[in-house]
Amino acid sequence: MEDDDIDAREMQRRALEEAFGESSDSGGDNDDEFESSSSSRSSLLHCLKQGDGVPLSWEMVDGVKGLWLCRGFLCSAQQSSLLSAIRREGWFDGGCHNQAMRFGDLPGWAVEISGLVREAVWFGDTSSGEGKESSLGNHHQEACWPLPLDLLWREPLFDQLIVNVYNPGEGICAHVDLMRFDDGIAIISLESACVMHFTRSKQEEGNNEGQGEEGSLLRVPVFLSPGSLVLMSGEARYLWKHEINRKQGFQLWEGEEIHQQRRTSVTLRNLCRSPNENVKAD
Ligand SMILES: O=C(O)CCC(=O)C(=O)O
Ligand SMILES: [Fe+2]
Repeated sequence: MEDDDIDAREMQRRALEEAFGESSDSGGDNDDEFESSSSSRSSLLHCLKQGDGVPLSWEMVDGVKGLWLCRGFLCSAQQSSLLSAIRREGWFDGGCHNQAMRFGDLPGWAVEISGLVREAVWFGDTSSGEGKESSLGNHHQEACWPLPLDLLWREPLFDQLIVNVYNPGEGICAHVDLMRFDDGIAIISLESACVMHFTRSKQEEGNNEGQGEEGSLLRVPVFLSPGSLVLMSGEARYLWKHEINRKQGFQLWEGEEIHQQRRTSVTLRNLCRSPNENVKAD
């Protein structure tokens, strides 16, 4: 029990350090707007926490265990700042690419976003999720964290990045992310809103989970507004496919077709460690 208290304090210390930086790294010799100095870090964080005068809140997506949505993850100033940081990378100059991937050391802005994800999970409010109070009780029950704590405190939290740029009509077909990636995947949406659909990937014998009344596959729609963050872990990551179909007629929300514009997404994942990686060589 005492060890748990120490772990919790250590986690909090690391979260605070992550959020506000250590005093020793306040020099800021990088000219990237998204990560340039401790003061711009603070203003981004200030915006994150105070943007709309309310703390970040999480919704547990009904029916898909392990799927969480934080609608107001980035305020509009942060979204613009993130889009500028992506644009400055030059990955999409010339218009012939619509996807960029990075492994290992991520750009500073992606490291900063990872820190914000961690902070949002640690400090965010999970008590407002529809219908969850009765089933899960208080915030500090393990099932109530938007990301299991062992994943939240792995180092690094993420070491793989994909930026996707979708023109109107373009989306991504139903898939489960490759098994080479560990549990705990984050998706940040920018620009156009869209609906992402989740469908159960495998129907286990005798298990009706993920099926509708007539045994048809359940499709769970999730509205991704610009600045929102989705976290997938456990069942949501391994047992459900996700898909964005932006063909005419498929992007319906509350009975209306979403007006499509360009959409950019940032997906953060962690590569599985190979079994020998941590074995010390003699
Ligand atoms: O663009 C998105 O929102 C999702 C991207 C995705 O699922 C992937 O790259 O695996
Ligand atoms: Fe995916």
